Amino acid sequence: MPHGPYPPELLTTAQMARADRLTIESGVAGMALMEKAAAAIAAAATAFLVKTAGRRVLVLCGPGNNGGDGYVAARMLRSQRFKVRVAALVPPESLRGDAREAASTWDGRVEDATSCDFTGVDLVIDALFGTGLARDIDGPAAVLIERLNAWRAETRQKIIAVDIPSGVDGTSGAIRGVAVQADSTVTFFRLKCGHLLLPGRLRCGAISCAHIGIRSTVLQQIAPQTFVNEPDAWGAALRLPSVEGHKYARGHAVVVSGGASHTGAARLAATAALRAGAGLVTLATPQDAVAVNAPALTSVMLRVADGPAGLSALLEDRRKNVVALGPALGVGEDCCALVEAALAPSPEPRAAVLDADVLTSFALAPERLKEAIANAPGPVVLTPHGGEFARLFHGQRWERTLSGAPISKLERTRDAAREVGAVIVFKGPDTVVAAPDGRASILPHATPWLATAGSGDVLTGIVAGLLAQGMEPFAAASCAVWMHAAAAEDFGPGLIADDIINHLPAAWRRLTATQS
Ligand SMILES: NC(=O)C1=CN([C@@H]2O[C@H](COP(=O)(O)OP(=O)(O)OC[C@H]3O[C@@H](n4cnc5c(N)ncnc54)[C@H](OP(=O)(O)O)[C@@H]3O)[C@@H](O)[C@H]2O)[C@@H](O)CC1
Ligand SMILES: Nc1ncnc2c1ncn2[C@@H]1O[C@H](COP(=O)(O)OP(=O)(O)O)[C@@H](O)[C@H]1O
Ligand SMILES: [K+]
Repeated sequence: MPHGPYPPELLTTAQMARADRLTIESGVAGMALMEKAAAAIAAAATAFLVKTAGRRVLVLCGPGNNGGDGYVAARMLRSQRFKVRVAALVPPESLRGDAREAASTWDGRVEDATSCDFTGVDLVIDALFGTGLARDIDGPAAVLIERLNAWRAETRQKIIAVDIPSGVDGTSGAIRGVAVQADSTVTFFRLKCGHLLLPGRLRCGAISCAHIGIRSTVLQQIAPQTFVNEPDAWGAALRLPSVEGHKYARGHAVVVSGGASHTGAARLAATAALRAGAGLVTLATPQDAVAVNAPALTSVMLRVADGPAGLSALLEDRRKNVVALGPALGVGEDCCALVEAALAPSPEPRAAVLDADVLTSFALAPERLKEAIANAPGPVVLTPHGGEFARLFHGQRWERTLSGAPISKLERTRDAAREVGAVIVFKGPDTVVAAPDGRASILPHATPWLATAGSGDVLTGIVAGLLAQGMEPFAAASCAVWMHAAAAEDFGPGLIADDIINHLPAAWRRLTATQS
């Protein structure tokens, strides 16, 4: 199983502060952590300066421990004979704790950051605010960050952020007033959720994660529930065909087609379900669409199923263990009735994937959907994009908590999953998957070429195909999102939805390459 570029767990800023605290309580000096953090920053800066033959570094230091990292990194870089200037938001004498001690190791001049000059600087190290950012940045600090960003845009010089670009909220990825636009970010121990959620991710540049002496055993106490969506997070749940297996052992997915003039979306989903590994896939078609669907299918089977009664009859075959519906099904009561037939209690377990028009159809009756899910004979996965999510969970209007902290896409997805009792895939450039039990994953990277008609229908099919093989639903949904992105990456620019399906084997190859 390939390992992702980052450690699997994602932390909130509060969880990271706890990891620091637990480590310090266990006898590791805070200064020792800071020295290692600063060494990682200095190494990143040195690599950049050596590559570009740059010499002049400006370190911007804030009022907390993020600033402390900056002072120590400045000392380390100067000892390597780079020309280092330090400019601070507050005088070093006003610092407290480790930050004060760190500043005392810098015996050079400290300029006032609010009036510092960027002329001739080759590299800026942003050590203004890290995980202790507690409110929106305003006043002179905001003006400084705006000046810094303007300098970068004008000169194309680079900025390395210490831990997180100043102004990005580490928990939510929101921008608190203003934020530094970094070219690279060196974070410590584990990434924070805000490194991967938009807009924060776009401010980070290339992200790297340094070990600074915090042992991963602290995670046993912190028990993080959010993960980078990479195979490390769900690989163990993957089902691969077995030597003595047969197609029925790999599950039978049913995908419901729209009417005669709306059939393509369901066919995309059905074919994707097969490529994702379902042993059999049946497209359930209304009678009026048979003539359109039949000539367009080969390995996908076709059965007539008109309306809720037709679908119920088709699903009586207990081997059909997944049903997917929504793509181009049409919005309205007929769609709701089909969903209720698909989720009707059954003696055998059967999973469901609900997407697109299904989500819009229930927007005025979310309680009705919730009830159908509660009675369903198996796990349910919903795959809304931003518009569908907003329509279905319109009760969730709040963007900030009462204390002013931003509520992230991650928390909104998690709340919605709990509320509706289903796994939710909230799609977009930073797709979040959340389960009703609180587990969540965030996709670290996906090509924007995925924003193309039918791409979501393919994702629905991949989820169905993985569920058909018996994969645990949170793992199946996360894995589907990863495979979808991996296939798109393999194809590259110019992608259309059909290409994602054709490149799923490349995603499988990546998953199975290192398996013995
Ligand atoms: N030993 C450790 O723990 C280790 C920590 N490490 C490093 O420490 C960083 C976390 O340090 P931190 O907790 O001191 O927070 P930090 O981000 O420096 O900011 C807090 C300061 O900013 C202020 N402030 C906040 N918001 C503001 C605003 N909007 N506008 C203006 N001011 C604002 C806030 O003021 P206050 O809210 O108290 O008034 C306080 O003075 C972490 O990112 C990592 O780099 C590593 O070295 C590893 C070991
Ligand atoms: N800018 C983007 N970067 C990466 N992935 C994206 C971006 N925009 C959309 N996607 C992905 O593309 C797919 C689009 O799904 P959806 O909006 O349902 O499209 P459609 O309805 O046309 O099938 C989702 O998987 C989503 O996560
Ligand atoms: K910073």
